[in-house]
Amino acid sequence: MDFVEYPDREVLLLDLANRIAGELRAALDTRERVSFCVPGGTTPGPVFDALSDLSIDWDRVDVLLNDERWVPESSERSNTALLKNRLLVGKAAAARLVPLYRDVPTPEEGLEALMPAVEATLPINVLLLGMGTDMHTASLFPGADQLELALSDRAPVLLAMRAPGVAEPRITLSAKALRTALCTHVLIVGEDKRAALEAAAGRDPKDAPIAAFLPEATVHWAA
Ligand SMILES: O=C(O)[C@H](O)[C@@H](O)[C@H](O)[C@H](O)COP(=O)(O)O
Repeated sequence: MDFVEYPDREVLLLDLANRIAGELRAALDTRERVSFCVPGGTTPGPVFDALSDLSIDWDRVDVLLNDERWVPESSERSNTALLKNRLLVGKAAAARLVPLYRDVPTPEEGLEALMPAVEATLPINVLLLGMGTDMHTASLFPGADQLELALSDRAPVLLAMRAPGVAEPRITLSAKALRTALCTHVLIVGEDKRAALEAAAGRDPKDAPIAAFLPEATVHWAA
């Protein structure tokens, strides 16, 4: 694991946005389309704002979420709405969004229709992950109903996921799909997340799911 500590969040977001832009541009030099897989939640918005202003051949970039809460875009908890409002604007409006949500009652009913387009984005060129203080990433929560399958070699690309204390059903890329990434970054801020990250390193991913990604990841942190 590579751990990068920044003097403040502003420096972090600008530096990380530039680094990701460099990786996307380098990938675009050698292939027609590239994929960029991103977290939802509250932390990545400022990185999305910075990235959306950078010059990249966005019309050749497929953007997809790590995971989605099974709520319509009108919900303030929709990660898709976050992407549309914060990343897929400005220069990045030209990127193609690969959806992780359909207007059907459950993720199980939406999975199959969503799967082929997600599969077509693999291997992921650039992966950005978030993390909760419970050490979950994407919707790979400790104690989640399908965590074992999602962490296994026989995992499908997408799974429905339910976990104790998690408000709504989720859909998530499996660890196997996420681990196809050629570049992996983890974005965390605050002392509590740093402590959780340090506690997760080297642990069994069943207890600390972020641990499945740390050996190949660069972690970006500011207080
Ligand atoms: O839909 C989600 O919730 C995310 O994709 C999730 O994995 C997120 O990255 C972490 O929960 C951290 O969330 P915060 O940035 O809000 O702390």
